[in-house]
Amino acid sequence: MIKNNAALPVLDLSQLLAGGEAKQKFLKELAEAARTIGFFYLTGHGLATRQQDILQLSQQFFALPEHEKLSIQMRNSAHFRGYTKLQGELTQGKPDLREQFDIMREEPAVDLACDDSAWWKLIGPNQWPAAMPSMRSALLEWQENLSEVSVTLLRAFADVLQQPEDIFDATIADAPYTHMKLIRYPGSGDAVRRQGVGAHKDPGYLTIVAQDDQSGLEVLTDDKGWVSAAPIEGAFVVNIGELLELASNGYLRATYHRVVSPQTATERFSCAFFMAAQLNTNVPLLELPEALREEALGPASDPENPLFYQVGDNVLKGRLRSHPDVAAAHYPKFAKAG
Ligand SMILES: O=C(O)CCC(=O)C(=O)O
Ligand SMILES: [Fe+2]
Repeated sequence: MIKNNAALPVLDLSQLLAGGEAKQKFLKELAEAARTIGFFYLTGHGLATRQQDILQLSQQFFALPEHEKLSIQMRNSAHFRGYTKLQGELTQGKPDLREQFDIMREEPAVDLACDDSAWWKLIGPNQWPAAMPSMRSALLEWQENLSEVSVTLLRAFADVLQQPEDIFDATIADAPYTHMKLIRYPGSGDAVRRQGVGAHKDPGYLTIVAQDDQSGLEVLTDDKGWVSAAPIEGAFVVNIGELLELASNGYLRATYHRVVSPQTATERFSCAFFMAAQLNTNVPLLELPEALREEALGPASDPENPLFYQVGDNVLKGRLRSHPDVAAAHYPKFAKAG
């Protein structure tokens, strides 16, 4: 049974696009959601049918024989693309009970000089399953669809912060960094509440999650502890990442969340899309009006720490931590140091 969860607000994107009073209402709700919980449902995006198709495609992918999936395992890829088997990824040092398939922007690998930063190696081609020839175009199109929604939201966040709407545009002008995961969470088969994915904040600008009709995603609130982001049919779940929290000096909040495995033989499918600034940029710390500064609930940013804003270094750091097998195979220098 699909039910609403009053703990998280529901925003209608078509109101933003309509302009006028409807847009102002949307921006007010967005400001409140982003400042307090950092999470909201998004309806009115016009992608509900495509979302169903993508989740079905995902079910087909995970139903492939193990050897097909392992033939495109992430360990083959210096660019962190491909399949990761159950418990292959770590969150806070502990294995997550989920299997997943990661893609990023489809690009040729970069020829690196020895003094280039290691994060350039993140750029490269995806791996695709030979058994599902339609998957490439479907997922790349979905990535494009969600990039457009994200850019629209990013401009709305600029509005909320009382900045020019294009304030973030320079940080995504070459193309934003995008990363997408198809995910399957199997039932844990016992009464223990297993770590589907451990508590974490997302590192980028923002995340859009498409989920099937199984609950499991939970959000840590100030007043009610962990609350369920139970599925609402057709709606995305959107959350703010650390880059936006940082740029807004804590006005927009990056919130801890986790996924608890289904307890029985049920499985849960989701697709998470992460957008960050392009890798070769620094994210600015914005000067907010006094009234907004006073209302901020998130942590204040440390302007003395410019390294923290360097997008490529931070993305690579996160990926190396989550995928030690890729680190060992392709980044020996970092694997040893870590
Ligand atoms: O599967 C989900 O619902 C969310 C996954 C998530 O939070 C993540 O991969 O960062
Ligand atoms: Fe997340």
